[in-house]
Amino acid sequence: MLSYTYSEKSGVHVSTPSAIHTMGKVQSIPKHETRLRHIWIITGPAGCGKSSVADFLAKRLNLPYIEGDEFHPRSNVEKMANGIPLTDDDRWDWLETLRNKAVEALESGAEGCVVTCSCLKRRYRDVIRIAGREADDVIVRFVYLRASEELLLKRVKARKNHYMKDDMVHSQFTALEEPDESEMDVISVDVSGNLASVQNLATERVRGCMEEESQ
Ligand SMILES: Nc1ncnc2c1ncn2[C@@H]1O[C@H](COP(=O)(O)OP(=O)(O)O)[C@@H](O)[C@H]1O
Ligand SMILES: O=C(O)[C@H](O)[C@@H](O)[C@H](O)[C@H](O)COP(=O)(O)O
Repeated sequence: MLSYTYSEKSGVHVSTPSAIHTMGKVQSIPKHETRLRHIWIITGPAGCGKSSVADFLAKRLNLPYIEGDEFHPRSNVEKMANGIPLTDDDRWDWLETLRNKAVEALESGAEGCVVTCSCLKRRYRDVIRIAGREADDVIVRFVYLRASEELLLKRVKARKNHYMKDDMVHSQFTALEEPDESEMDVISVDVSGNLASVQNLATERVRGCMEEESQ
């Protein structure tokens, strides 16, 4: 079973497995022998730094990195490239694909993985959360990269070679449902600093969270 406690240090509610499922039976194991496998979902609107942070974090943690943008069907990419925001219906299959990719990474032996996915709405995050039901040692955590619309507009304008142009930023903020404190599995990171400081801050917060869980 998973139990939840609030941590002042990492700012998230942490879950600690007290048991694992083996062949349909629940077997209790000492906490210190548990190795948690994390699915770290790096979220936030276009331009918040998902790819830049995820790439850095995956290297630091030595985990595979799944770039969400690579799994959009061509129809979605064409819409976005033409400045047309995606609808819920455009997104469901994509979200499921990303969840499956993350689970497959763990099934093929990875100790965890890092995934980029804007996950703008709570119900999108809920689709991904289902991966945490795979096994008691699998934990889904969201890293929400928080920034103002104005700042992201500036960053997307300056970004080259991407189908998502600055005309899409406003619609991303219209769709955005910022995670609140009832979403206990979210680490919120302010991304107004320079890239290196944000990459380090996000990694620090993730490591802090892992440390809390191991206690
Ligand atoms: N903290 C930051 N400070 C300055 N520029 C940043 C920062 N984070 C990302 N960028 C730049 O902003 C653009 C968008 O970042 P990116 O990682 O592609 O965001 P996303 O994947 O969320 O759309 C890129 O050109 C990136 O180099
Ligand atoms: O790099 C970016 O600009 C974003 O990652 C971008 O590509 C987008 O956010 C989604 O992949 C589209 O899906 P949503 O409309 O659900 O954000």
